[in-house]
Amino acid sequence: MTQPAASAPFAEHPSGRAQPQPRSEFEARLRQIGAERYHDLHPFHARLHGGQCSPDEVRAWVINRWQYQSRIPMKDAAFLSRVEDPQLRRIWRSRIEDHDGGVDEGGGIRRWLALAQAVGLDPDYVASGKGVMAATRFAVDAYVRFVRDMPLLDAVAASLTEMFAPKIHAQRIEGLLQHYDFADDTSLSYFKRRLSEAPKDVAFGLNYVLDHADTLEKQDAAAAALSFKTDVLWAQLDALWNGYVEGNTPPGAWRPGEGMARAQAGA
Ligand SMILES: O=C(O)c1cc(C(=O)O)c2c(n1)C(=O)C(=O)c1cc(C(=O)O)[nH]c1-2
Repeated sequence: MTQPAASAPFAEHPSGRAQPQPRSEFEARLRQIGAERYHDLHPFHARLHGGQCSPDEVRAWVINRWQYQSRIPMKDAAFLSRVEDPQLRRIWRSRIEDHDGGVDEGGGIRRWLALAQAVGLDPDYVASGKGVMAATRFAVDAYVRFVRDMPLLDAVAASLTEMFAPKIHAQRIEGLLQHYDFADDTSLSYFKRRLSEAPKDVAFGLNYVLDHADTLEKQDAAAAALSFKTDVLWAQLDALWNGYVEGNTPPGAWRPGEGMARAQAGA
């Protein structure tokens, strides 16, 4: 007599329909995606955190990552625009508040621009998005569109790369402080703040996904969404490496010397 297979993803139910993975196994599957695919494994991060980046490579990273920072609250607004449940909206909107903040104190966006200033860039230039590489824009836009168009469960699952972010933020704070003169409490305030902001988002997002992915199909889709998001992050660093470490700077992208704060430009 054939017994149902023990391995959960393919376990057969008497109904003949494949059963979802148990909660803990599904969570382990999501975490494994991070272990294998998160951008902490990208060589650009080793270079940045290890102090091998030139000042212009750091600037290129700050300029291009601005695209991600600036689009995060927009993708969260796209998410909110699709949510009918006031309680879910109430919880999710804190993500926008974290990044935008109030008029006086600002939020993550303003803290990112403080980093831009610290590395010698004109914050207005960075905020204009002018020097961002096309590949970076394409990757980030793909994320915003994904969240706008795909099922809410997949959109939440895509945000779960944040489960892996605190580790890289802590590594970054330590590495930058050790290796670069511009690094101090003000310039790194973005990352310091994320250490306390992200855990609430992660706890909520993970529980939401574990609760709502109640079929194997939904679990597969959520895992695929998380993989897609790791691709979004990885592709940005590939573009950065090619453009500024290899020196194949694409047309229209920032060139060293452009967009500098006036004092540093020697004007
Ligand atoms: O520095 C990083 O490596 C990193 C990664 C990620 C991520 O994993 O998507 C986020 C952040 N930082 C971050 O600061 C942040 O606010 C954030 C929001 C989100 C999201 O998908 O909603 N990811 C991330």
